[in-house]
Amino acid sequence: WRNPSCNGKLPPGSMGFPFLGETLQFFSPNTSSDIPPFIKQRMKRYGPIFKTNLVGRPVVVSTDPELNYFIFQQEGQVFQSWYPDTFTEIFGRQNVGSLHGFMYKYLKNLVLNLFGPESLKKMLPEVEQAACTTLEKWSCEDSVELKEATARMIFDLTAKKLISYDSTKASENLRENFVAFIQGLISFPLDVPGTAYHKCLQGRKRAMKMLKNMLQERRGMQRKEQNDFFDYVIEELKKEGTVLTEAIALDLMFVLLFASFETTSLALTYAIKLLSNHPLVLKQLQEEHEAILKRREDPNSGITWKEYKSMTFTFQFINETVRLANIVPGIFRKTLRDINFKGYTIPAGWAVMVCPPAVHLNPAKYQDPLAFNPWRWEGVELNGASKHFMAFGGGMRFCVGTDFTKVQMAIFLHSLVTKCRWRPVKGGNIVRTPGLQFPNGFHVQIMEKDQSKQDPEFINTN
Ligand code: HEM
Repeated sequence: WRNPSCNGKLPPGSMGFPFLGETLQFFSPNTSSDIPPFIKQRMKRYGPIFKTNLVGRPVVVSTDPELNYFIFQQEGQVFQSWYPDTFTEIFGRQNVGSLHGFMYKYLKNLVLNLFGPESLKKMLPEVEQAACTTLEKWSCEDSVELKEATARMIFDLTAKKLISYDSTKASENLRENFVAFIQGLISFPLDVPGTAYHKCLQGRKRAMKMLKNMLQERRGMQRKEQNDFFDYVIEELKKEGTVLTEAIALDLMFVLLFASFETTSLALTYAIKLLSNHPLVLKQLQEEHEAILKRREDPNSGITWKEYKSMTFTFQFINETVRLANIVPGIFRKTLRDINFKGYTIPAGWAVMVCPPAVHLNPAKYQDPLAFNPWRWEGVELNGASKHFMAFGGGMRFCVGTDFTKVQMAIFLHSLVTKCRWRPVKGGNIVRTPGLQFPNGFHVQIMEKDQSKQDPEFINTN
């Protein structure tokens, strides 16, 4: 256990206890935004590349920029996407199987079609409408829990876009099944009634059943306009020699709905928390958005693509938010053959974990790394990934939802800072396990600007 076989020199590190490895230390909760203590201590003791054992698997953790780069560039050649076995169970075999090789490319193109610039351009009015309606609704309530409420807004929008699902008209709540699914996602994999893991699998099962029913219903319909994911899938399934199957399409649907609403709602909630504590950032953000409104010839028109593209400070703000949020604390791969790197050998079949928090909080690259400073992105390329920025991954598997997330965040922030004031009511503290969580939510009171002018407790500059 302690000395795994290797045709060379393994990186330094500890394999922990038999079976458990260092899994418990890795998942142990902490409340800071710094590099997770598990990683930080080992970096200090062993250097930037070290070995460990997580969820029953030998893993090499990389906090080394060159090794990270190598891992992202060699995707499919030397490394392959890999997530723990419980994830395979949970996300469906079709998904995991189909995320490699030929099928993978096909699916990626399909998703890029749905969330590429052309689709996003058309989506702007819908996203703005959703943000405005949501804010209006929130301003009638005494307090809104932002994590849950933004998740609802984003889920409804994504589900409408992907499968024309309308939560107000549906008999069963699709989102609730996803919530049960997420709550047990990182839990001990014991599938007996009552456990979080069991609820997670049940949530997935029910959501999949709903999606399957919807797809089947749709197959029997004649639709005038073909504009969502189901329309696309039905067309593809009709083609002769297609590689797509109904099972693959449904698994992919599930992953897209999951990936979109959990990540973006965390990012938005974290963004509003940061904004509440940084009045100068809020001021500049507000100035950028007020200026857009002032320049507009027709005051009744919505945000145009050109206006969206001009939101430079907003994009700096979003990058800085996701740098500090570290929503994805580890990116996993499996080695396909022995790899020699900087004098160490990583044996074939081992897992490697790239650790974005160690990259994003590296004091050699980010001055005062824990400070929230969107201006540090001035003049820096804001799209894509680099050796020092990988909140959305890197290389071939770079997140296909990045632009979709940015559209949703930027448009929501636009409506928030131009139309509303808000004040934190309670919660807002974070825990990392090691994924970001708001254990008590983040409750805020929101008011339309003119209603709250007299109240100095409300945040917003003018
Ligand atoms: C703040 C929001 C988001 C963050 C931080 C995020 C982060 C990431 C990261 C780090 C990866 C790379 C995983 C890897 O290399 O193994 C990834 C991949 C992916 N993301 Fe996102 N994501 C976000 C939003 C979204 C959204 C809105 C969607 C849905 C449209 C989405 C769909 C995907 C998919 C399908 C992949 C797999 C791509 C592939 O394997 O090529 N993500 N994301």
